[in-house]
Amino acid sequence: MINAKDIIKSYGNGESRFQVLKNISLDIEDHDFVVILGASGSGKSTFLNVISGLERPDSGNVFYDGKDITAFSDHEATSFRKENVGFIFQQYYLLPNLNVDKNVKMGADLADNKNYKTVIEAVGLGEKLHKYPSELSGGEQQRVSIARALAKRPSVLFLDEPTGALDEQTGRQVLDYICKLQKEYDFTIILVTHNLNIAEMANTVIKMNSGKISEIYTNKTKKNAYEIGW
Ligand SMILES: Nc1ncnc2c1ncn2[C@@H]1O[C@H](COP(=O)(O)OP(=O)(O)OP(=O)(O)O)[C@@H](O)[C@H]1O
Repeated sequence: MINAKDIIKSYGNGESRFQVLKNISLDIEDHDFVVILGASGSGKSTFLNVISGLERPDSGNVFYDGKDITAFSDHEATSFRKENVGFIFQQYYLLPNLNVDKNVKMGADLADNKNYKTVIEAVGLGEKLHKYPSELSGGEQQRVSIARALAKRPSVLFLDEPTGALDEQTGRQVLDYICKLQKEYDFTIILVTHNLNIAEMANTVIKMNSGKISEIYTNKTKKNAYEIGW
């Protein structure tokens, strides 16, 4: 379980100091599918970075199963991220000079997972092990980055606008993979987007507005990636 408590985060100094997260508290259950929705600039990415341990809050704490990750040293925070969480961004951040197999192996090596090829199969790229990123479509590249993130078997997968650079058909396919992979590998999903349609796939929807949580609700019925609007 993740508990964020009284999170405050600002950027800038002096007169230009700007409070992006204004005292946010939130609990996230293990294995949940959470979508964080909000307009551009509402603080979604900053909140994701804080609860994933990428950035420190000015004050407040983030607990994973009771362990306060905001109290970690930089070294401890890096190890924590390596061992427990995976990240997917709008950009794929693949290494251009490594093929699919080697890109995913990089993630697998963080957890000493020798069995990482099954994840490549699971994202439908078993036939493309020896292709380089430049030889793949955008959707295929994003699926490689998903396989890389999952190869170390994280308990939480953080996604920041994962379909932002993809067309409709490819975006739906990537979301479909993410849902199927969650069933298979049982991680928690925390996905940030400004796309209201994607929220219909979530179990829990968190709405952010100007650095605060304005609403939290649970979807009674969840749609799949091919049922949502786009
Ligand atoms: N590293 C930073 N330095 C200074 N200001 C920042 C930094 N990161 C974010 N901000 C500011 O904090 C505010 C919230 O940014 P954030 O990226 O969290 O919003 P968002 O809701 O994810 O927006 P978007 O959907 O456009 O990505 C914005 O006004 C942004 O300019």
